[in-house]
Amino acid sequence: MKSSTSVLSFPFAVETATTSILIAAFALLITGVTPIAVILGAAGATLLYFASVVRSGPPKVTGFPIVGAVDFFTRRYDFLTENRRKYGNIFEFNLLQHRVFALGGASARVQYFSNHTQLNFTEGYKVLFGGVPVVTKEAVGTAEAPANMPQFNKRLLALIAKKERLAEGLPVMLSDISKEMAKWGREGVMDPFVDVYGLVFKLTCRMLGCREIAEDEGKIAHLTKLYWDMEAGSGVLPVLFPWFPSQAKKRHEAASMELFKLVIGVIETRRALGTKENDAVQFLMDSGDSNVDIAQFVMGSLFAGIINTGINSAWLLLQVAQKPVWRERVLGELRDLVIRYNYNGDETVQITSLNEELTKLPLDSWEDGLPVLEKCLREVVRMTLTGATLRRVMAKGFVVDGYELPLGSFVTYSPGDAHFNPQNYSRPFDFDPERYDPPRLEDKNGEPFAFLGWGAGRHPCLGMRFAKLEMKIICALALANYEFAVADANGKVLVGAELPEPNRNNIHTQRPAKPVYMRYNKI
Ligand code: HEM
Repeated sequence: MKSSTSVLSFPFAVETATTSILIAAFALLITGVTPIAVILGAAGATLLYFASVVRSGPPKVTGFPIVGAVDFFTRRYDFLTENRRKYGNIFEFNLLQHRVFALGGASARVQYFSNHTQLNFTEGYKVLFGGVPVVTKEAVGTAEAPANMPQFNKRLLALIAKKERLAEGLPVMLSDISKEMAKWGREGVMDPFVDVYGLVFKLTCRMLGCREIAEDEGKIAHLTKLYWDMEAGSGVLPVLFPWFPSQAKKRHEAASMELFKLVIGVIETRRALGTKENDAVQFLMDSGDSNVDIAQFVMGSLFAGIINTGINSAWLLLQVAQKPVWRERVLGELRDLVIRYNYNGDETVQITSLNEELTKLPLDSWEDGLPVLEKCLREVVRMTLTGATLRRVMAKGFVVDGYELPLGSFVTYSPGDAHFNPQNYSRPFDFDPERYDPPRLEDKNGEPFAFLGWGAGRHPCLGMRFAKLEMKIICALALANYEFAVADANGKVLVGAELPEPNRNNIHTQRPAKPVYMRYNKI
């Protein structure tokens, strides 16, 4: 085993000893058998021994002095793929004092996602992610500890992963989206990466926040602005220099604090007036959580829930709405579903408002009755989830490719390594939902863990059920109401225009590399 902590491993030891003997023999040859030869031989062996101890470790990418490989923040996808191509399944880089190991390949991937004894999920993201809401104890003026991770996950599961809760929330989610889309009017131009995000904010706030914000346009707009201010704090400066009072850090902290106060305000008012609502905040209040814990939960879940769902919902609509084949298939599937569930399969029924009919469908039909939309969704997630997942080595013994990774170091694996590998997915950069159909089954027939869209191993996405429902509702209601065409900013339709590639280097949101607009007309 080789070791990045400079421990001489068995094969190396043998190799070193053999070379040392050779050097000693050579010295004997040129000097004759004298005490000098013995000293020279021993010195050669010692030198070689230490040289090999120090040199072991995977290839290392040198970055800037002191700060290290800032490319990990500024051009993450390119940085990881270029160096993976150059160095193979493992390479090392530095971010300030932190050692980071980037992994690639099937076997390292399996180890990474299956290892829970040495690798820690929370620690990885805590230090190298940034952007998560920050509320300091001093600012809050309380000694209460923020909600810990297992508690956060437990609450999240209770709120958005259980069938009863989602079924209860479904009518209001459908009604929210119908109302929001009605505001789009009969025709117009939209930027899906703004307008569709708006819908996701609304749904997330509805299911993981509180009624008072979800139903107040001004408050939702305010929350959206605060959210993007918080997100701006996940750049290279705030993550690498958390103590440095950069503009991004100040914006991040001010936004976190304001958001915190917004939620605390709602809770305090409810407690003072004794009013009750049927929403996430009420659920947490009734569960006995403190005001601080509730506010932390809401902020954390907004952060976990919005970025990915927003970006994937926008891409899903773009991909499906402007490709006639997929648009027709999805619309056909939606009509069939309505006839099956709302009219007992009576094919003679004339549907006058698909939007109206969709709002009556039960949860089961959304979850199990839309295989075409489901595979489009899976394809979009595969294509957008290409950034980096993170872990931290918290115990000895994590060995990859023959190297034991040092305690406290970070490990990163980019799902793009599996998602864009042509051994798993043919023409991996094409939008091709049929790749998931038999006999191709490309997500199952290739390497292990070839699809990582919802995570793998012990840390699967806890919001998957809710996120899929949101994406399907948004796409279905949009298609039921409008026809779309790719356009320029003025609404001029760009006939035959290809969709731009996503900017894969953005750490969180894979928006298109150049702006893309959609012209829409009411059906
Ligand atoms: C399209 C939308 C989404 C995608 C593609 C997505 C993807 C993922 C992935 C790949 C992971 C695993 C990360 C890793 O292994 O390092 C993950 C974890 C997680 N996701 Fe999602 N996610 C989405 C939406 C959501 C939503 C809506 C929520 C909740 C509001 C959520 C909450 C979480 C949480 C809490 C974890 C960490 C689980 C743990 O601690 O073990 N996600 N997600």
